[in-house]
Amino acid sequence: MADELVHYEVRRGIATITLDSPHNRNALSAQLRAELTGHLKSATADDAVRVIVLSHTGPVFCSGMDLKEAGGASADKQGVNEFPVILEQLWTSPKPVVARLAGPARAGGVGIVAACDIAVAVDTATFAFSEVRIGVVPAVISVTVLPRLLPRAAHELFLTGETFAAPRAVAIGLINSAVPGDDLDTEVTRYTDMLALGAPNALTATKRMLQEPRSDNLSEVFADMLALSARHFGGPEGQEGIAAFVGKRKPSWVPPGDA
Ligand SMILES: CC(C)(COP(=O)([O-])OP(=O)([O-])OC[C@H]1O[C@@H](n2cnc3c(N)ncnc32)[C@H](O)[C@@H]1OP(=O)([O-])[O-])[C@@H](O)C(=O)NCCC(=O)NCCSC(=O)C[C@@](C)(O)CC(=O)[O-]
Repeated sequence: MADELVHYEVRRGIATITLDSPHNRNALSAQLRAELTGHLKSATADDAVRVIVLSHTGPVFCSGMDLKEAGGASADKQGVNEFPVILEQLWTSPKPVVARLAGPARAGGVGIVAACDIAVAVDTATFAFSEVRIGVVPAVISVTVLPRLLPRAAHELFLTGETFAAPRAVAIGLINSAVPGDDLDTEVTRYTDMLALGAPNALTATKRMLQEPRSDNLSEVFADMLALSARHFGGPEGQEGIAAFVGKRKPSWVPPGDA
């Protein structure tokens, strides 16, 4: 059996999924995609997991689609066909996902970063939507990237394929913070600690609320949001959170799905 290309570990409510294919800069080969999908499923299904961290070994977070596998393959055999599954798993994961980048990301790898809720990178990391430079299109990743970037930035970066540095990635909202390498893990922990304080069902509902397209009818939007808010105020999680606040104690969250 081939060596594992993705590792999975759960500690204190945090599932860490680590891409470990440094020889090709964590390219999205068929094997890596299949393992990543499996681990994302496990993390989603495990009630003990509160937060997911997507990390990597080697100098690069992810170099996008595996170009050695893609070369010579016919259009219908391209791995890009399965790639939306991974982006959707990340984007719709009921648990918050934090990307930890100790190095650059390219193309599909940047799409993965954009699909995560929070992304923390070393300040030397670089990014590029390099697809057009190799004659392909950032089509699938546009689904997760576009909501994160202003249209001007997306036009510029998709069309030029230019490499941009971590501070610009922060400025356009692609990543949340860029820190010196020595501070990377502390910064990731700062986020995971904060995310673990939130009530599981409230976090899931908040993710959906942020991602679902809104109607143009403001009254309808308010009615939907009022119903969502009422369900959570009146549900066991909301009631526990309120009782804990009033009682000056820490809340004890019910298992996900019971709110
Ligand atoms: C990432 C850096 C900057 C690191 O730059 P570096 O650290 O200097 O590494 P390197 O360029 O020396 O590469 C090291 C090894 O990794 C391999 N490698 C590297 N990347 C890949 C790859 N993607 N697929 C397969 N192999 C790859 C590369 O071929 C080489 O293998 P070796 O020569 O030692 O045998 C550089 O390697 C690079 O620019 N890689 C190519 C990035 C790229 O153009 N990706 C496009 C992927 S297309 C895509 O993702 C399409 C998609 C999904 O967005 C479409 C859609 O959204 O619809």
